[in-house]
Amino acid sequence: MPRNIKIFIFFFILFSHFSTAEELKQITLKTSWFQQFQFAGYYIAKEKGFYQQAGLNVTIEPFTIKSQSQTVQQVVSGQIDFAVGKEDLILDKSKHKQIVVLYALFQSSPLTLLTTKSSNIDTFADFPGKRIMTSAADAKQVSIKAMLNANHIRLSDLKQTPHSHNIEDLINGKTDIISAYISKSPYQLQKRGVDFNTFSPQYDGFDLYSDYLYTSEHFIAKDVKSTKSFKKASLKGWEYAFAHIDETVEILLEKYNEQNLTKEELIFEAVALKKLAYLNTPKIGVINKTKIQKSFDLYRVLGINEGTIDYEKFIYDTENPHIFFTAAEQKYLKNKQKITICIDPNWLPYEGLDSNGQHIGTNKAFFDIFRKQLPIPLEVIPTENWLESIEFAKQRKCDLLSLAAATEERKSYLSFTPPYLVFPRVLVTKYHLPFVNNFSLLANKRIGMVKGYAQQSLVRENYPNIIVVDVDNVKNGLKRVASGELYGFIDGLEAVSYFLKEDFLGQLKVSGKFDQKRELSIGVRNDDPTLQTIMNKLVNSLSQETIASVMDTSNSIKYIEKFNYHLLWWSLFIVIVIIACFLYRQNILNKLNKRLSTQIEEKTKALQELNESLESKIKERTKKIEHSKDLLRDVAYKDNLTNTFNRHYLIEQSQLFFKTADELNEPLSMLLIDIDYFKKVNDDFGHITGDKILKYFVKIIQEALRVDDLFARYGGEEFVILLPKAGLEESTIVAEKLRKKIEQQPYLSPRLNCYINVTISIGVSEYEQSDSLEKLIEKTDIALYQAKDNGRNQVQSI
Ligand SMILES: Nc1nc2c(ncn2[C@@H]2O[C@H](COP(=O)(O)OP(=O)(O)OP(=O)(O)O)[C@@H](O)[C@H]2O)c(=O)[nH]1
Repeated sequence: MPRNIKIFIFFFILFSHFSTAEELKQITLKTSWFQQFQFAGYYIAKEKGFYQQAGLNVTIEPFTIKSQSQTVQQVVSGQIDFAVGKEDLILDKSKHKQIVVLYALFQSSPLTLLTTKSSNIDTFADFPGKRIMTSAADAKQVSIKAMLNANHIRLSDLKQTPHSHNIEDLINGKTDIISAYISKSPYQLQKRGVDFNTFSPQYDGFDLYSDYLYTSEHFIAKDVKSTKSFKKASLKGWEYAFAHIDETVEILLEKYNEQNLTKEELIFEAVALKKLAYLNTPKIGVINKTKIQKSFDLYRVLGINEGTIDYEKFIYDTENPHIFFTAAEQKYLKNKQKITICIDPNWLPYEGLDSNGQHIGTNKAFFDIFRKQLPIPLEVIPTENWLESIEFAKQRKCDLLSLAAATEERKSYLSFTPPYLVFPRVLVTKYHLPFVNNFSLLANKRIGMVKGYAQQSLVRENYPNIIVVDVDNVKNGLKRVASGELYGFIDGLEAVSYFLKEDFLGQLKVSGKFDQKRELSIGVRNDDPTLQTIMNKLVNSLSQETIASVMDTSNSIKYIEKFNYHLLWWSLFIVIVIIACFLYRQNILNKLNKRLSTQIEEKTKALQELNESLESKIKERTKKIEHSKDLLRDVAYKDNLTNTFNRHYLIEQSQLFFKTADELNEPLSMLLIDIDYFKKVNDDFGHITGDKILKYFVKIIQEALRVDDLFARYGGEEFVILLPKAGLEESTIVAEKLRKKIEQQPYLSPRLNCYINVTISIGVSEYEQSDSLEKLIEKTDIALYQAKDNGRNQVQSI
C-alpha cells in the first residue's frame, strides 16, 4: 500500500475515533461490589452499545472495598457521575442533600443472614452471644437492623467480627452467623452439601429497595439530557440481561469476572436477582415514594437517623422531573429576583388577559408548572395587544415573550427555547364557500391575519399572490370575514374554533388547513444566556404527557371562561314561557276538574240517596212480603189453638220424611196420641179449660221432642208425631217418656184453682218403605186402638 494512503487511513481512523469520542458524553459509573451478575445490566448496556446509541461513553470504575465508603462523597463532589447504592442510600441522602435516585433495581434487598444447621442456630432465640461476621456496610443496612430489632436482638448482643467474604469461615465454624447475598452464598453452601438456615428481612416484612442508581443534583443541573439517557440505556441493559441470562453470563465470564465466578454461580445469581428485580412489578426499576418514606421512617424508629429528606428532590421522575439549577443559575436567580414575560392579551384559548388583567388560557397552565420549579416569581407584564408585547420584548421591558414563533427577524433580539406547543394553521371563510385544498387558489383573495404574527411572513413567502390584510385580533378578523369585507382569515385551529363556536356558529367555517404547522416557543432576551439555559431547562422538563394533559384540561375549560349568557337568557326565556303555558293549561284543567268533581259529587249524592230510599223501600217491602209469607204459612200450616202444625202440613212434610228415610235407609216412626176421656174434661171443667189443657199438653210434648221431629195436630184431641232416625223400639221408649210426662204434670187451672189430671194413650208404628201417610196412620191407629182398648194411659206399638 502506498505510504501516503497509509498516512491517510491512519489520520482517518485517528480523527474518526477522536470525533466519535468528542460526540459522546463521558460518563463514569461506580458499582457497589466486584464484578458479578449484580451489575450485569450496566455491562450489557455498554457491550450492546445502548450507552453509545444514547450518546454516552460509559466507564465503569473498578470497585475496591477500601473506596466503598467514599462512593457517595465521590458522586456528590462530581468525581463520579453515577453509582449503585445499597438500601442505606436514603441514610446518606439525609446527610448529603445532593443525592438524587434515578431508579431502584431490586424491589427487595438481597441481603440476608446465614447459619449452618450443624451450628444449631435455628431461631433468633439462639442468636445472643453468637459470633456474627458482617461488613460495616452490611451492618448499616436498615433491613438487617430492623429484622434483628423486631426479634429482640441487638447487634451488641452478638460478637461482631470483620467480614472475610469467605463462605469457608461459616462452614468451618470460624463464625456462627454471616451476612450474605441471597443470590450468591446459598449456591456455595448447596454445592458444598452444607445445610443452612436463612434469616431474611423480607420474611419479617422489611423488604426495602436495593441497588439504587443515583447521581447528584449538580450533575442533573448540568446535564439533564445525559441523566435521562443514562437511566434509559441502563434499564434497557437490565431488561436485556434478565431476558438473555445465558448470553449475559457468557459476556461476564469473558470480560467481567474478576472474582472468577463459575457459569453456574452466575446463573444462580441471575435467577435469584431477576426475582428481586421483578418482585410485584412487571416493569423494571420502579420506585415508589411511599416505600422510600417507610424505609426512612424505619431508620428513625430504630434511632439511627434524626434528619429529614425532601423526597421530591430525592427521586428523579423522568416524566415530571424536579429541575435542578447549577450553582451559577441559582446565584443568577437569587440576584434576578423576578422574571417578566409579555404575552398575547387577545389570543384565547391559547392565552389572554381577563377583565381583571389576570393571565388566562392554555399557556397559563404551563407558566404555573414553571413557577413551581422557579425560586423567584414569573410575572406577566400586561400589554394592549401582541404588537405592544413584541415592542416590549424588543425594549427589554420583559425578559420573555410567550408563545412566539422563532422568525429570523425576532432572532435579532430573542433566542428561543425548544417549541412546546404546535398548532395547525387553518383558513376560515363564510359557510357557503367551498373547501380549499390548495392555498394557491387563494390568489388575489383578501385574507386577514393578525398583525405582527410571525405567520404573516410565512404566508407571504409561500403564497405571494394572497393579499394579506392586517387585523387587530382573531375576533375582529372573523368579524370582517362574516361581513364579507375579507374572503378568509388564517390563524391557529384552536384560536379560530374558540370564536367560531362562540360567535359565528352557522356563519363561518374552517375551509382549509396549511401544511406547515405553527411551532411556538418562549422567546428569551438574547442578551441573557443564563436565563436562556434556565428557560431551556424548564421547557425541556415538559414531557409529552404533561403537554397533552395541559391541552386536554384547557380544552375542556376554555368555553367556560367566557360564558354565553345570551344563549343562557334565551334558553331561560323559552323554559319560562313553556312553564307558564303549562301552568296556565294546568290551571284551566284544574278549574274544569273541580267543577266536574262538584257535579259528579252532587249527582252521586242524589243517586246514593235514591238508592238508599229504594233500598229501604225494598227492604220494607221484602219484610212485608216475608211477614205476609209467614202469616200465610201460619194460616196454612198452623193450628189456631195450639200453634202446632196442622194436618195439612203433616200431609205435605210427611212426603219429605218418607223420601229421606227411603234414600238414606233410615228408620222413621209415627206416634199417634189421643187424650183420654177428653169429652169428660170438657164436660167437667168447661170447654175453655179444655182448650187450655190442649195448649198445656202441646207445650209439654213440644219441650220433650227433638228439633227434627214433626209434631202436628191431626184433629180434635188427636196428635201425630213423626220421629225420623228412630225405629219402633226407640220410638216406643219416646212415647212412654211422653206419656209419663203428661201423667206426672197435671194441669193447674188458675180459674178453678185446682189440678186437673190428664192422661194420654199412644200408638206407635214404624214406617216401612213405600208406606203412604194413610197407611202409616192406619197402622199407628191400630196400635192406638189397642192402647185405648187395654185401658188407656199407655203405649202400644205395632
Ligand atoms: N174443649 C175442646 N174440646 C174438644 C175440641 N175438639 C174436640 N173436643 C172434644 O173432645 C171430645 C172427644 O170425645 P170422644 O171422641 O168421645 O173421646 P173421649 O171422650 O176423649 O173418649 P176416648 O177418646 O175414648 O178416651 C169431644 O167432646 C169433643 O167435643 C177442642 O178443640 N176443644
